[in-house]
Amino acid sequence: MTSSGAFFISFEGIDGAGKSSHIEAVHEALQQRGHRVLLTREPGGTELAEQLRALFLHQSMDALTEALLVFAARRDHLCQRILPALSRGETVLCDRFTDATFAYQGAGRGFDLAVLRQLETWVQDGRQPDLTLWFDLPPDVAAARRAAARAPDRLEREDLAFFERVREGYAQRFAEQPARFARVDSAASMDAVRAQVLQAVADKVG
Ligand SMILES: Nc1ncnc2c1ncn2[C@@H]1O[C@H](COP(=O)(O)OP(=O)(O)O)[C@@H](O)[C@H]1O
Ligand SMILES: Cc1cn([C@H]2C[C@H](O)[C@@H](COP(=O)(O)OP(=O)(O)O)O2)c(=O)[nH]c1=O
Repeated sequence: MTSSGAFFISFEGIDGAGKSSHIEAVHEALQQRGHRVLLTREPGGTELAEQLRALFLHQSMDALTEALLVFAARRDHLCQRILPALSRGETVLCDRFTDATFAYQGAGRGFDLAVLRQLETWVQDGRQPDLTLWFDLPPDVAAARRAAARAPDRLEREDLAFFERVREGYAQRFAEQPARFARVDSAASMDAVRAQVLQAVADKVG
């Protein structure tokens, strides 16, 4: 938490885990409790970072290029939007942050975690979310939900083995920094997931 009482909350999980379905409920709950809220996403959140997102989602590239692009987008997003919002006392809800890079580029692509840690240090200068909601569910369930909902983008066309590794990457980050994370059993019903999410936010934000 910042000195002004604002919170930085990230939403994570494999594609189709249910982040987008629940971020709005958190937004509304916090607004009802009087918080001013910035709702944003990664890669993205600024004009430059949204342009990098479009390249990232639609062009083929190697894992180092992926990592450099998402960290470049993150740097702009942090400097231009997230840190200023937190210093104004706003609570920031961010659909994905650096755990996604460790899960997708690190565990999914097999890219060097030591390099990612170095980039994380340079780009974030120690800044981490106060709370990370990890929407966890088996990749086959997520794939079925995605298939029913939308056409896949470049990452979503990866196979189940890729998403198993990504899920394992999230589990690894959870094990390393348990105090920051709340694991949500995303295989449950919509209502049950929403209840878990709102409880985890209330536990942290009060
Ligand atoms: N708990 C749930 N039970 C059943 N379907 C769900 C649940 N959560 C999300 N879905 C559905 O799964 C699909 C993917 O959810 P979404 O929120 O877009 O995931 P993400 O943003 O994590 O990729 C959507 O069609 C959504 O309605
Ligand atoms: C932030 C981030 C996202 N990603 C990937 C995960 C997703 O497949 C994709 C975009 O995330 P997301 O916004 O969740 O996609 P959607 O709009 O389809 O719900 O980018 C990375 O590979 N590394 C990262 O660091």
